Amino acid sequence: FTVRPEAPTSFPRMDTSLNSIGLYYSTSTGNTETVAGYISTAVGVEAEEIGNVSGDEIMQHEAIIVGAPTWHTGADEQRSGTEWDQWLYSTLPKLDMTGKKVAIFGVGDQESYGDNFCDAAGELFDLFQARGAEMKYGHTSQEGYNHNESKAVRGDKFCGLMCDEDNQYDLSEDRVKNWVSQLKKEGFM
Ligand SMILES: Cc1cc2nc3c(=O)[nH]c(=O)nc-3n(C[C@H](O)[C@H](O)[C@H](O)COP(=O)(O)O)c2cc1C
Repeated sequence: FTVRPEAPTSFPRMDTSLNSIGLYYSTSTGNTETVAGYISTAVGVEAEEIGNVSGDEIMQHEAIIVGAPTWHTGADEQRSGTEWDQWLYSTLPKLDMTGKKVAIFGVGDQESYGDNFCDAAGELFDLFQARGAEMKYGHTSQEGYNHNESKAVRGDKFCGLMCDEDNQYDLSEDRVKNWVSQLKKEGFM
């Protein structure tokens, strides 16, 4: 057998395809962070708070997963009530997302806010699309949710993965696993 002269304390990431995926979220009370954590585990990349990253950092990735909660019920703009509100209107307009693959996730409360379930996810979708990103990845069925309306619906589907840590926290991890499998099948990663 061969002996390594010096065992490395940490291994460099060997799979370069993983390095090309970025995972960004924001949170107010931690729920979106929880879901981002499930995605992080399923994909094998670290989740980062959007408030801590520059536009340049994000642009290094070929595929980007972004997620937000909704706090500003019924708002047309700045629906998240988190760092996204700033980032989407000050940083994103300076970035050319042409050719970038972007997948969205949202976290909301379908029972208390059933007319505005995960509205901020729809705002992320529209604004990334407006910058030229490819937004066809990770759309999901509305089945299994109890909302009336959502600005995150495109056609008859959600424009990404929607999770509800207030009412369906026990479904989130499996929803994430299925969604990540879907993203792989769709060629997102
Ligand atoms: C004042 C208030 C307003 C909210 N508005 C909405 C809403 O419009 N749509 C929605 O889906 N959830 C709404 N929610 C629920 C939060 O989005 C939900 O609890 C989410 O998990 C919070 O995520 P966070 O912990 O990452 O901030 C609201 C919650 C509160 C307390």
